[in-house]
Formats: sequence, C-alpha cells, structure tokens
Amino acid sequence: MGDSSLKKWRNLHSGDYHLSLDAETAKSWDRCYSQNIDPEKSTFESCTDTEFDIIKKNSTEIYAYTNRIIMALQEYLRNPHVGFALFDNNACLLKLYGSGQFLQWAEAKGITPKTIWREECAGTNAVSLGLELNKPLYFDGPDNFLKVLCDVVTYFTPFSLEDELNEGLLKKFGGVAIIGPDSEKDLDYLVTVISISKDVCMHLYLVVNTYHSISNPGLMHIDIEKAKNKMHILYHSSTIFDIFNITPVDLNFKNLQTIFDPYPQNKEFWEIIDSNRQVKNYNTKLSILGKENNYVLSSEPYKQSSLGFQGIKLVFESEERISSYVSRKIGNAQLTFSDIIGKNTNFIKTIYQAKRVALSDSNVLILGESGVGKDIFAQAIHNASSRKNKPFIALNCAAFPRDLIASELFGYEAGAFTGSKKGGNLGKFELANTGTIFLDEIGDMPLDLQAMLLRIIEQKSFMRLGSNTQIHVDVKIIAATNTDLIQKIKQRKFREDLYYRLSTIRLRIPALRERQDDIELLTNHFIKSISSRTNMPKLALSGEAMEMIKNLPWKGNVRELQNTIEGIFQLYPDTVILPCHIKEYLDIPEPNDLVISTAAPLAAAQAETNTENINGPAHKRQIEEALRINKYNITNTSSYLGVSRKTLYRWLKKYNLQ
Ligand SMILES: Nc1ncnc2c1ncn2[C@@H]1O[C@H](COP(=O)(O)OP(=O)(O)OP(=O)(O)O)[C@@H](O)[C@H]1O
Repeated sequence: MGDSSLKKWRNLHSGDYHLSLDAETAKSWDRCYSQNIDPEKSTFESCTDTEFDIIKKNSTEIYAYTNRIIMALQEYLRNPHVGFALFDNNACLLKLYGSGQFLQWAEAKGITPKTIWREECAGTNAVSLGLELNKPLYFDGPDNFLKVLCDVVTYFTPFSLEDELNEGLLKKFGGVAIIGPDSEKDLDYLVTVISISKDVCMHLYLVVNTYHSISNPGLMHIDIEKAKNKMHILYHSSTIFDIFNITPVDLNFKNLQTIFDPYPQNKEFWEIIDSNRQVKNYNTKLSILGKENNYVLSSEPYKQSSLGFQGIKLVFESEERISSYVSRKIGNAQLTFSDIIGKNTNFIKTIYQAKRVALSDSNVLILGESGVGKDIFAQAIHNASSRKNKPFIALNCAAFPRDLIASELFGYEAGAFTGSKKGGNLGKFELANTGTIFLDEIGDMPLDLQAMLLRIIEQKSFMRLGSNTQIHVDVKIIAATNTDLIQKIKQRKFREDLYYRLSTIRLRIPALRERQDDIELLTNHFIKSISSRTNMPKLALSGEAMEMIKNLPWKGNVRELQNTIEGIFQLYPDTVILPCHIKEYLDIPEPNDLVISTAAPLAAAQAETNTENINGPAHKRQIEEALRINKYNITNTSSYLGVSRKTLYRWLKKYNLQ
C-alpha cells in the first residue's frame, strides 16, 4: 500500500474531509459514519453462490453486450496493471477482465467477483456513488471511505436509460469500471469507460425499447465472426421460446444451429444470414429443433467497425401470434355467405360468383349503390377463402382525412412526422399481411395514394412513411365503391391502370329496387333478428303493411329497409304494424299516395325528391332525431337515413340545421 495514499487517507479521516472532498463524496462519507461503517475494515462483503447465480441471470442483457465489447477492447489496454470490472445495478462485481498481473493484484486486495460495492457494504467508492448519481466518476485512492481501497484508483460509468413509459425515471442496468493501483492514473480511462457505456446503452435501448413497443416479438442478436465462420446468439428476448414453442434453454453465446436446424433445412433463413441481408416481414418456413412452422422474419445487419463487431438483428413472429394480435386489435370479419339473405335470380347469381371469387386469390372490385351489402360480401368472401383464419382489415377511404390515409395504410417509422408515436406504427397493409384488406369507398382515394396502391399491387411490397426499406406483403385486396369509376377515370380522378389492377374480378351487387322479390324475405329476416335481440317475440306486420314496404323505393337499399323496420318496431312495439304506422313513421301524407304504388318502382332520383317534398316539418324532425342518435356524425347519419352525404348536407341547409 502506497504510504502517501495511506497518509492522505488518514488525514482525511482525522480532519474535516468536507474541505478536501467534493460535496457529493463528502455527503456519502457522512452517511458511512452515521451508519457506523468501520473505515479500517479489511474485507469486502460478498454474495452467496446462489445469490450470484440469480444476479447473473438478471444481468444477461448487460453481460451479453459488455462482455463482448470488453473482450474486444482488452488487448488494447496496454497497461498490465489495470483491468476492467463489470458491475450489476446493485453494485455487485460480475466479472474482472485483465492481465494475470492485474487479476493477482485484485485478488490480493479482495477485489473479486461476487463482492458488493454498495455504500452500506463497501463505504463510499466510485461504483456506489456513480450508480447513485448516475454519472461517470473518477475516484483517487484516498477518496474511498475504506482503507482497503485507499490506494486503488477507479474510473466508473453507469449504464442507464430513460424509461419511455415512465417519463423522467431512469432504468439502471449496472456499469463498467477500469480499476488499478493508485500509481496508474490516466484520465483517458474515464473516456474509455464512458464510450463503452454509450455503446452498451445504445444496444440496450434497441433491445429494451424498439421492438418491445409493438407486440413483444421474438428478438435475437447474432454475433457474426466471419473469419471463424461462427454465428453466436449474443442476445435473445425471453419471448423467443413462446414464439418457437420450445422449452427454454440457455442460448447465450450458443451457436445458431443450437436451435435452427442446419442446411438444407431453413434454406431461406441461412441464405439471409449468410448474405447479411435485410428483410422486413418476410414469410418463411422455419425448422426449429425438428419442428416446422410458418414465421414472419425481419432482419437488420449491423456493424461496429471500430470494435470489429459485426452482427445481425433478427425479429421473429409466428403467424398465429400475428393473427391473434391483429384480431384482438382490429376485430375480424364476422359475416359469412349464410348471413346474406336473398332469393332473386340475379342476386343468387351474384352470390354464386362471389363464392367462386373467394376460391381464387385475385383482387376483387365490388360495385353497387350505398347500402346494397358490399361490406357483408367482402367479409363473406374473406371467410370463404383460404385466408379465413388470417386478418381481415377494413378501411373506409372516405372516412379518413386525406393526409391520414397514407399513414393508416402504410404505417410510419418512429419520428416520421410531428406527433407520430415513438415506436412507429404498423399500417393496415402490414397488419393485413397474409390476410385480406378491404378498401371501402375506393373512389374517394386521393390520386397520389392511388399511385402508391398500384405499386403495392405490382411489387407486393411497400415502404413505411419515413423509411426507405421495402416491406414484403402478401395481401388480397377487396375494394368497393358506389361511385361510377369509369366516369371518374374520364374526369382524371381515378387511375385507369389501378382500376384494371383492382378489378381483376368485378362483382356488381344489384340495388334493392332491382330485386323487389327480396324485400319480403329481408323484412322478415330483420323482424326475426329484432325479436331475438330485444326479446320481443310477438312483433308482427300486417299483409297490407308488407305490401306497402315492398313497393317503397328504398333509395338507401337494404340499409334503409333495415333502419326503417327497426325504427317502426321501436316506435310501435306492442301492435301489429299497419300501413298507417308506416305512413306516420315515414311522414307520408294520407291523400297523396305518391310513394305507395303497386306499379313499377319510382326512379331513384325521383324518389328522393318525393320523400323530401312530402315530409316537411316531420322530415326535419326525423333528420334531427337521426343526427342525435348518430352523435351528429354526418357519415353515420347519412348511412342511418340511407342517403348520400351530399343529400344530407342539402337537407341540413334547407332545414337550417347546420
Ligand atoms: N343481402 C343481405 N342480407 C342481409 N343483410 C344485408 C344484406 N345486404 C345488406 N345487408 C345489411 O344492410 C346493411 C348495409 O349493408 P353494407 O354495409 O354491407 O352495405 P354497403 O354496400 O357496404 O354500404 P356503403 O356503400 O354505404 O358502405 C348492413 O347492416 C348489412 O348487414
């Protein structure tokens, strides 16, 4: 022990150390004195072997990275008298790295793995104080509270990250120190430990935050030693075992082939690894410990040339987990062909065509007026297809503000635009991968997005907003519209090439007025479903009332019919419905038999004008009621009333309801 160090240390203890030590160190000395820690104590406290096993297990994240980095740096630490020490977040010494000379010196001092450097065990030292203050610290020998450390110099830096979920809080993971005899001072050592810490923290950030924010997929970091043709698992998340459905085993620093079956199995996987290729959401079959399954794989090579460090980050998801995640978040297609009611010959033909469409993987364009059942057909097609257990994602292109559709469809990278979520966001195309995406009201899609959609269809890949990486997707597209797309093409509002790409198969759903023979069937179907839903088994409609319903124009098609039936039974639940009830509900004036006609149905435009003309103040009340029920949402209210948004706006203006 250096005499001058010991002398300085003794002087500090016998005098007023507040004058010589910096404020934080002096405060720590105060605490040590108040806890009656004996400065002369000659040994460190250590944890037991069992405790140390638990500590090591809890520290695998920092151990995996730091171990590798220190190993690579160690040979450049030219001074054989000093070495590295790795600590966990409770100041337990996990491992020492250095020359034989350094390790002998450390052992003689009692500085060995398992020793605890917390203040209450080892008095004030750079490790305890650095962890507490969360900052790099250099400690000269006499700054240490214990005599045994009075000639030991320490350069320490903690590993910490801001906790993204709890703003302001810090997650501490431990730290790294360079330790040696007091004679070996060199402030560059502090720079060395700071840069190690920065590197470790960057890795920890990737591991802890980036991927876990989305759906907690399986994450693996592979260390590639090209020269030795070795690929080791440097880090893996615990979810990997669930995803691969295997019993947890120790994979740290194990060769990749410990779980991935060797070539020629996993051909695609080995090719990606060998060529260090980046892929995003790549559907591939993997053979894990003899069990084959489908997975979605993303890979991202990385290289730290300065440290001679090269690896690849792999993210795995099983297809089942993605499907269940998506269904939980988005909800799946519920309806099947058995939910579609109709006996009209043309309508039956449409159902037949739709069933055939479901068997092919081509894109489908569903055409038809508002409320004819385009949505129900899209769901039924998905549920009758081979993709039925995969996601069904619906997006109404008209309901989204123009600038949000792009991020809804394609997702975005973290920080892609102001207000974007920290971890980025999956777009509908990524969520629908392997399943079906239903783009309702495609005619309202802005032109620039039409170009992007066309690219997805042609290349089966796309890029998230703010990213330049192609993401591969396998999605069946069902689009629907109630507008005349040919007309829109002529007006240059819809791309002709996209129209032909989307309409590989066109399905036209006839309007209700073209299948009057279905009205009775549908009416009875809706009465039955209201009865069972509301527990009102005796709902009844007179023959005349049914005749009247069959002859109304139903501009809003099945939706309008359904809403009317529901509305009438809500208003008159305890009576047999007669024509007078319907007239009252729809505000049809008695003498003017404009709408009730057994003759051919009125033309749609004429019907709308008529409804409007005959209704007057009652019509206004009906609109007010519809607005209230639909919480003043224009799209929902117009659907509820079975008219277009344009018509509703016109009515609002006319009745001064804006
Ligand atoms: N053939 C049918 N059998 C049973 N219910 C139907 C049928 N057609 C439509 N419906 C019902 O009518 C309502 C409107 O149908 P849907 O939403 O599928 O119409 P749409 O054509 O997609 O309308 P929009 O163009 O306004 O989006 C839904 O409640 C649906 O369940």
